[in-house]
Amino acid sequence: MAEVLLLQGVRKSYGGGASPRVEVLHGIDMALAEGSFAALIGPSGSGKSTLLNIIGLLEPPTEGELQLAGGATSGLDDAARTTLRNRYLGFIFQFHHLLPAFSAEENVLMPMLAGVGRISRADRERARMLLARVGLAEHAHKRPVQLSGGQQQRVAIVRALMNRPRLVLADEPTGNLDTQTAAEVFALLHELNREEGTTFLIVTHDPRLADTCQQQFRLLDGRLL
Ligand SMILES: Nc1ncnc2c1ncn2[C@@H]1O[C@H](COP(=O)(O)OP(=O)(O)OP(=O)(O)O)[C@@H](O)[C@H]1O
Repeated sequence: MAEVLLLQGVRKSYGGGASPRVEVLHGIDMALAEGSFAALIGPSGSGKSTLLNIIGLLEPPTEGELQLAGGATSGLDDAARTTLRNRYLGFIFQFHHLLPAFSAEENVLMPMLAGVGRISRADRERARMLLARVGLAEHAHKRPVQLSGGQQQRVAIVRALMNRPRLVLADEPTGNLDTQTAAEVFALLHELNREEGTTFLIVTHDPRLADTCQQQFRLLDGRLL
């Protein structure tokens, strides 16, 4: 199967000059096949967020190569990285960052408005289809404050899936939810993975949720075990 993500010898250091240089990632090799559902686990400070930021093209590696959907990403300027990010990637965070003044449906459509500058009929239909798919058809007009934590996170999941990303990066997507709601949201991610063929890479501290993933990447002190 084709790889949606390939990392070869990825290193990341911070500091240098006056401050001491700290190497956070020490040569990461990693491949993710299209359609896979993978967990990224490891203790606090092991480098999970740093690795996710590099894969998300939010910051460049200090050394090494990262390929996204078969294309190399080293040497690209910020504009080219943003284009790739918008085309291929979706993001889900622990805190959903929904805009409080807008409805669930408007929040889901906001990236389209910000990106292309207009909302097409197809976008609106996809938003409604996905909101219905995650059980929120009756809640599409509500503002975030009128929704439960689990419902808010489901809105954020729909927002991440709107542009049919090849790879969704999720940083502790259930970290802010109670155990039962977390399991439900995680099960929903599994279903969307199967139905939409979207590849997921999910940072989680919950070993039971990680155990439901086909693949586990385990980081320790900036190295994959
Ligand atoms: N901008 C930065 N400058 C200097 N050091 C940094 C920077 N970003 C991260 N680090 C260091 O890199 C290490 C890994 O941090 P990172 O946030 O990636 O870990 P993590 O595994 O995501 O931790 P957690 O589970 O607590 O979120 C930490 O020691 C952190 O202090």
